[in-house]
Amino acid sequence: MKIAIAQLNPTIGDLSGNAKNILEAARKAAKEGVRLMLTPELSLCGYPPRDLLLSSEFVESMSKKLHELAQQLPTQIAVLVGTAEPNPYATSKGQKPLFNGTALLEGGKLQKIFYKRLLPTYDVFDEDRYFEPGYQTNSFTIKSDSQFKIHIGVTICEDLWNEEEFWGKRNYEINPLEDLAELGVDLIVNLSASPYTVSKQKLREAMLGHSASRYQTPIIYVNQIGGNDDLIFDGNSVAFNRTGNVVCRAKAFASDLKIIEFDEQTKDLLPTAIAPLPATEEEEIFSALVLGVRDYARKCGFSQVVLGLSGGIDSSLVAAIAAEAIGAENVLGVLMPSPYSSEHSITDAEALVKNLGIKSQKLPIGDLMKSYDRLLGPLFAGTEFGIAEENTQSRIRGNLLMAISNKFGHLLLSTGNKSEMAVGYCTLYGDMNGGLAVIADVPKTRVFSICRWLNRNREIIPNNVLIKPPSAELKPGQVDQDSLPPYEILDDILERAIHHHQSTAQIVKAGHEPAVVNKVMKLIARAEFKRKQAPPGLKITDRAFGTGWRMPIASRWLPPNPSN
Ligand SMILES: Nc1ncnc2c1ncn2[C@@H]1O[C@H](COP(=O)(O)OP(=O)(O)OC[C@H]2O[C@@H]([n+]3cccc(C(=O)O)c3)[C@H](O)[C@@H]2O)[C@@H](O)[C@H]1O
Ligand SMILES: Nc1ncnc2c1ncn2[C@@H]1O[C@H](COP(=O)(O)OP(=O)(O)OP(=O)(O)O)[C@@H](O)[C@H]1O
Ligand SMILES: NC(=O)CC[C@H](N)C(=O)O
Repeated sequence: MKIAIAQLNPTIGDLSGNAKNILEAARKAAKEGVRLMLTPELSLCGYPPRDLLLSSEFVESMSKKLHELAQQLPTQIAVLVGTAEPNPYATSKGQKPLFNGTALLEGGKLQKIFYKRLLPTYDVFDEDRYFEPGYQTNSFTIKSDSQFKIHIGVTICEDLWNEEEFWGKRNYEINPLEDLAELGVDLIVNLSASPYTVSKQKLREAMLGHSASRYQTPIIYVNQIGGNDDLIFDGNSVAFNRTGNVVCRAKAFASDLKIIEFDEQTKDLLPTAIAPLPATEEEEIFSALVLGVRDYARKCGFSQVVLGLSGGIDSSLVAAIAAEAIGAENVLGVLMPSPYSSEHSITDAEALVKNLGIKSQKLPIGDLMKSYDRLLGPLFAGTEFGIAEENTQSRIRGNLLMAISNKFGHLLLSTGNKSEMAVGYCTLYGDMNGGLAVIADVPKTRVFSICRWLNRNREIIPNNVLIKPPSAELKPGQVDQDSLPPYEILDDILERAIHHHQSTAQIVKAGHEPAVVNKVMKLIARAEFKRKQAPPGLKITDRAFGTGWRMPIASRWLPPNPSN
């Protein structure tokens, strides 16, 4: 029996567009003799629909669209479609209003609906807010063309993430996999919407391969692809035979339709095309960010972007990502030298523009700075030149970029990296201006390694950009390391504090200077007000400053000073 993996890229809330994509994939698959097609979690509305789920109109429209789709599908194919379904006991039993469901559509009708049992409510996930957990083991039987019956277990994303033997602990009381194994299903399918983080596919494959072999049951895992706000879904849908080996993998970071054969004799999946995984983490992150920018722009209706080009490494990388995402001809880089700008800030930016083939404009800001000084002079009389004057440059640039965005409808990309966002080394309403923060979850040391990877065959990021010391150039001779520890040290402290939740004492024990650790911890805490006002940033790590980061702003808590 042929089974299709439809690795789709839904747009949140575009019920008609998403249904059309499911229908097109089903028609293609049916022509290839496919009997069952699988789509990602909540494929009809896109994942995550967030508070759209609180709108009864939205949920009703989804249900209407589901029935419409059932009638349009080719009759010879059964399709599993992800949809939210009202919970009839929401009022009488005080339960959550919806189920996170998977509908089996066949023969023009909704035949059966299955409910997600394990609801992730951590990091970026908030499923307890909307959904009641399903309480039944989910399975159905399908007949192949040769009248052979196959018993299929249905799981939805998190349902497969509670394998105690793999994790060494149980995250939830129940394990839908164990229940399906007890039922003796022939095949387990998993409809997923699993956001990308660096190297997550290796973890998924280790976990799913372990489960397939442990239960001696083949597993087909179908993931969503595409960027939805801050989240990037990498696809990488994958199938395992009953010994736990990968027998099919769909593309990373692109839509795909894969067909895999379930052998009725051996009751196992037969090997088919296995798309390769990206060769390095740098390639993987670059591809993820390209998809994130492309889809954010497309899904929000932008065809062109603008950004400030300083000749520094952050804006250079963002320009390279944007050129790959939406085409060099759609990227406008603006050079805005001030009297403090170095000669190389202009020549390096010009070299980048040439290497990428993007458009550029030069808008020197010296006169505007003088106007600000003249106007503010009497008010600031008797004060020292300081942060206010430095930041004025950044804000003039931010203003000019937003004027261009307003005039031409370009999306402004902001260029701050994760190290800067962590410690607040960025200016509100200045370089933080923008609609999308492309590398806000990429630490500075990783910015360097991605740029080196980009240059593996030819120079894309001008070599001088890679070797000069990072500088905000807001006052003469300024370099980042005047204010911050070296980036290797800063990033290691940040990784320990943010990703591994290490205490200051643990970070010091790992070999860092107590005074440096203390300073970084303070800076992280104090910069919360800035991060709250930052544009959405594309998530690539397991702890980004986005929807999964929920820190108070007006807080007095600071980790204990390790020097005391
Ligand atoms: N808790 C709070 N809640 C809400 N707002 C709060 C606040 N605390 C301060 N503020 C506000 O924030 C202001 C301070 O923040 P902000 O104005 O951003 O300025 P600030 O953080 O003082 O300065 C920006 C820093 O970023 C550095 N930098 C690095 C790289 C690039 C760039 C660049 O711009 O290109 C800048 C620059 O060298 C400087 O050290 C205060 O004056 C106050 O208005
Ligand atoms: N002279 C300039 N012309 C245009 N844009 C600028 C200029 N200086 C700063 N910017 C904008 O402000 C952002 C922040 O500057 P910052 O110096 O932190 O970053 P960078 O120059 O890209 O990288 P690095 O920090 O490694 O020098 C830049 O990425 C750029 O978008
Ligand atoms: N949508 C989900 O249930 C996702 C949760 C899952 N653990 C993941 O990140 O892949």
